[in-house]
Amino acid sequence: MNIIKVKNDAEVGIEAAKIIINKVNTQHNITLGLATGSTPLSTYKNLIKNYQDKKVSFSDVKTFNLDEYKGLDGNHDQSYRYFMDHNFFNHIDIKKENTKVPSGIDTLHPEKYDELIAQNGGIDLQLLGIGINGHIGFNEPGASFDSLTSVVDLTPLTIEANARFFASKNDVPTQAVSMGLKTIMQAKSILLLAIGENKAEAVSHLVNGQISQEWPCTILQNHPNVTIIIDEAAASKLK
Ligand SMILES: N[C@@H]1[C@@H](O)[C@H](O)[C@@H](COP(=O)(O)O)O[C@@H]1O
Repeated sequence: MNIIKVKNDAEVGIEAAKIIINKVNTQHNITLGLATGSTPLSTYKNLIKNYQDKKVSFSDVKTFNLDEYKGLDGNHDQSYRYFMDHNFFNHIDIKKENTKVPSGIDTLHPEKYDELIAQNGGIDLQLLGIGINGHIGFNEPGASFDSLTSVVDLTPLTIEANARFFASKNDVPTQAVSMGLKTIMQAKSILLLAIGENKAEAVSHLVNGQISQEWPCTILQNHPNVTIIIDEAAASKLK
């Protein structure tokens, strides 16, 4: 695991954008796996700035997002489709039809998302955040390492952590559609970002912990090409 330690959120965004831009500029028709949450916001900001400065184009890039809340359609301002459109896609030259987010409404056959990813040749670079309980995507503690895209239950801790984006805790969906851990592990390379002290415990499990379903992030220790970019606070519990 390649660990890049930087000072703060702003520097995480700069370093992550550099890696993504380098990949997009060297690999034609690249497929990116993308993430939501507050963590990748500084990365998307930097990618938009570099696009505006003509340092990168996304015109032949395809993207697959990790997850979506069950029950929210793309017009809901807390849906991950809305998040991606407003924080990234609407500001770059990507073709909207090349951006995929699992449907939170049509959830009968979530495994079709894996088929779609495979038909596109797989994900070249998967961007990830991390939950305070070590979840990646919405794969909560106990999730099977063999899971593909499916409908998953959110833990009370995750609902609590994400309530800050909703009017009230009761408005947070209790389920989501998420790429599985196996789906994520099939990506050719992985770039995980973590910012802030509340991620320090999860980061220490990710890097030094025993591989176990209790900390879903630990599965990444088995992946041959993982880079993590963390700020000082998120790195504070590393040995
Ligand atoms: N499903 C998302 C994850 O993909 C994200 O990595 C995580 C952390 O979010 P944040 O970056 O806001 O801390 O929580 C959410 O629940």
